[in-house]
Amino acid sequence: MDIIVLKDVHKSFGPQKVLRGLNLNLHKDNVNVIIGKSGGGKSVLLKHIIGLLKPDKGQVIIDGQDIVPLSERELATVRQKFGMLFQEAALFDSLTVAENVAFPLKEHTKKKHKEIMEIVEEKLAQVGLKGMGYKMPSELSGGMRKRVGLARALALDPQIVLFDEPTSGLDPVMSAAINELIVRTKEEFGATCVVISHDIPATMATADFIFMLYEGKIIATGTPDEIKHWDDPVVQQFIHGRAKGPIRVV
Ligand SMILES: Nc1ncnc2c1ncn2[C@@H]1O[C@H](COP(=O)(O)OP(=O)(O)OP(=O)(O)O)[C@@H](O)[C@H]1O
Repeated sequence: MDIIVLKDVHKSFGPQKVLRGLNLNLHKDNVNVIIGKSGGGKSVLLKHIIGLLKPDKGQVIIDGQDIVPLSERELATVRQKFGMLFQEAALFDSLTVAENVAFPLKEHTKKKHKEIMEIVEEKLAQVGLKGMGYKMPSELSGGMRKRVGLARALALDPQIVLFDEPTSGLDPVMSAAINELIVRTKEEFGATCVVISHDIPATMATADFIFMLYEGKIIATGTPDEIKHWDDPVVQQFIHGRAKGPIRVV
């Protein structure tokens, strides 16, 4: 079943047409990776999926429900299906690691402090940060901060976890660890993962399905193997990182 479906989505900012009749079907319980050039509209697409932006035209169907007509209050309920790991982990620097992970539980549940702290410990252990709850974010490495971000994203046991460029700025070993975490998020937590990535080797290693965004549309959809052999010079140029080809470098 497709948990996220976008139908003929159009979005412009002034004269700039960012999404131009985009169709996308993301598969439940899989790692779905969206690739595409910088400034191509991947973040804009992600914002449509969580209802932070509304399309000029088209449907955004989450778990069977078109979220485009929903009010802010109704959207807040839909957003509880999502966990989100932002690019820079977006931790609250004045709160401890444990308080960061506890934050969504305090905001969105009526659970007691003791129960919240048990969940926090469990989530931290699951991302390899057992006993680190007392630390401040500034005391952590970039990879550890991402893992705290992931523990926070998983705190409410979301059905869907969104990862916005999860390995940007990390060394290769830390990137590999984060990629493993994405696969574990699917396998152990049973979540559907939606990943935005520039990292082609990581995408090939972790994705069940890859979607390539180009000029406001999804121009290729397939397994890593299918995308590797996709018969389109745009896709081939992108996945091989060639400077020359049909993709214009602006
Ligand atoms: N709120 C907004 N108002 C005006 N223009 C916007 C807005 N949000 C995004 N854009 C424009 O839409 C285009 C696509 O931006 P977006 O951030 O989605 O690209 P991206 O594919 O995520 O890029 P990157 O990989 O570099 O993060 C950009 O030209 C950006 O300037």
